[in-house]
Amino acid sequence: MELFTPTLDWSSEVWTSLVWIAEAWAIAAVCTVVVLVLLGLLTTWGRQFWRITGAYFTGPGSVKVWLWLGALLLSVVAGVRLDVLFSYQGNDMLSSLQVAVQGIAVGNTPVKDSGEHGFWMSLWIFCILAAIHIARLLLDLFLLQRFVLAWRAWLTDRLTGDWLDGKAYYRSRFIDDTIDNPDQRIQSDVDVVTAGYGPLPNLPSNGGTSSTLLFGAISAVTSIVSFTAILWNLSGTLSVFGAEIPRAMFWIGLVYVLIASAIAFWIGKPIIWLAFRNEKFNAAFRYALVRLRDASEAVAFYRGELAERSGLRHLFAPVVANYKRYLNRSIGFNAWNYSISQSIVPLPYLLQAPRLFAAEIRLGDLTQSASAFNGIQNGLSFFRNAYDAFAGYRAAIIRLHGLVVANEEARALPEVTTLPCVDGTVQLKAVEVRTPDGQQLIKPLDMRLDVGDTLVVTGPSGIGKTTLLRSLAELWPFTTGTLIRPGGPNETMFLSQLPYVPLGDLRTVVTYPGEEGTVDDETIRATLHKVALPHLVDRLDEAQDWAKVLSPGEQQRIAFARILLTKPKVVFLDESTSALDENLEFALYRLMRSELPGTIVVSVSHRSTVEQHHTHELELLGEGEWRFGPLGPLGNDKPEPAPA
Ligand SMILES: Nc1ncnc2c1ncn2[C@@H]1O[C@H](COP(=O)(O)OP(=O)(O)OP(=O)(O)O)[C@@H](O)[C@H]1O
Repeated sequence: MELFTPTLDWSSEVWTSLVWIAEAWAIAAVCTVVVLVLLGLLTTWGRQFWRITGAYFTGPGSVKVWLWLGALLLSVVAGVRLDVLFSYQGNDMLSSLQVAVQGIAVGNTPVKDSGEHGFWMSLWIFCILAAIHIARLLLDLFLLQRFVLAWRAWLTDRLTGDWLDGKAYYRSRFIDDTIDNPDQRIQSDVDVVTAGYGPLPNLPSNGGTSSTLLFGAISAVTSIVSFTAILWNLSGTLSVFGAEIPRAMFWIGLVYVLIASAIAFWIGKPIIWLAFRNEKFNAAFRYALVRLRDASEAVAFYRGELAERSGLRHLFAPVVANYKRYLNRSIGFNAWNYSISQSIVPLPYLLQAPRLFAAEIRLGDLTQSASAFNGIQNGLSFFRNAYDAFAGYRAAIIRLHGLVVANEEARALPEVTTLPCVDGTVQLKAVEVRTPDGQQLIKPLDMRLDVGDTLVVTGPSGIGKTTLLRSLAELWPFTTGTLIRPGGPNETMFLSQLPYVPLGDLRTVVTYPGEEGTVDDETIRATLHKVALPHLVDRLDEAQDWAKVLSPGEQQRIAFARILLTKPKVVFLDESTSALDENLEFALYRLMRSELPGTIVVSVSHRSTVEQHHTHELELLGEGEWRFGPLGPLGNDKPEPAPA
């Protein structure tokens, strides 16, 4: 009867394992980079991924990114090595027990002692391995989370910048294939893509590297290779109907899992687009809820609850219908995966037990066969199980790519050619404006306004006044011609009918679009007094949803305060006094003229009372015709209303 001998020389295992980890890391690193480059070149989603975030891995600071990735890969490889060592430790523990029991049974003390000693040794080894395992898991989670966080911050910044660049956030409404919910793509899909777990947002509870798609795949491949070597050594020859199959357990396991995976891919294929549509329908529903919240007052005045409810039901119906199909397909997919995972459990025991009974292997060899088999089957089935998760992940990549493409197309749309002027004048040269369907709104228009000139644009509703302003602000793509105007930051201002009210305190609201802190509080307070908002001077620190607090008339007075604070050389006003009474309108125009006498003012208005503040008129006559000329002397041809 043989004495117990451990499966590994544990005394030199630290060095052996370190060498193994170093070699495996180098091989895994090279193979991973090669595979990723091939995926980036050969697959659509790989190209899309690279277009979205490739700069993070090549731009300035990418050395740190690669070092971080290298550290994560090291953690993955070390994890696999630990699994391998655990399998040997498990083998030693059970085989030593078997030897000890056999020694007791035949009264052979040296055999019994060798088994007993081996058992205690294996327990000590377990303690050491377990301590390293726990430390690795925690470090792994920390490193991964910090990596994902840094990447997400970078990608969010890049995509918000890309969306805002060249007014893509506005002009993308004019492209052929408009996209839905860019806001949700930036907030949610960036999270999903950088987390890399599948369709899930990033959370520490999702797990460490081995739960992610990339490192999970690397871990799976490394496990397969490592456990294959173990299984190969433990496999014996099997005789089936007279035919001898050498290394039978290895080959049977491999064929079984490959066939199971191929069938799973076939069943799971529709899950990719079902997951995509699930997110799309949910996003549309969410957007409708947000719009209802934003327009709550208008809806409430209309008593529009019934209409809103049926609209929301209408939007939620496809969520349910699609989800049913998604669920059915997922159940079929899971049914297959669970069946495969369960039915494979007894296979190694079935194949190895006869060899144990024939005393060809020990008990520990049997259990190590099972764990090695399990390691390989887990590794191979990773790809099968991750298919579903990958489908959701790919859908997020597709959505982000859609956003990047839409931004680019929006920037490529034509716009009026804008040149900076040297003398502070505004000149329009052959500016022609059309509707999206090609109808001419304004025939080529030539015009010049000198410093201090004021122009009112008039014409019936729907004639194209606002669209002319949109064209001059480089928002409207269906336009040609040249605009020459002061080109410095905020030297030319455009104000829409209802000014935009940003989130934040009142100070931020009044000084918009200037950056916070550029104007001192005293100046802001004095300006609020001038625009007839004295009741707001003590509320600068208050953070509110000011768009809902301030009346439209107050918001329009805030717009005039912004003009006084920004001191533009040219200002375009689109119905900017429509919510004010005539006295206030008169006072604000007078204030603007006296404070900024050199500023060129262009106003769009229906009100005849606005005309008195202007020196020139551009009248839009319909069918593209227009008339441009001077008005009477400022204020002389119209009666003055009483000051406010
Ligand atoms: N995004 C758009 N897509 C298609 N047509 C548009 C779009 N925006 C405006 N139009 C059309 O362009 C024409 C001019 O609209 P615009 O808003 O410039 O008129 P307006 O003179 O400012 O009207 P109002 O005095 O009522 O504000 C209208 O027929 C309008 O329907």
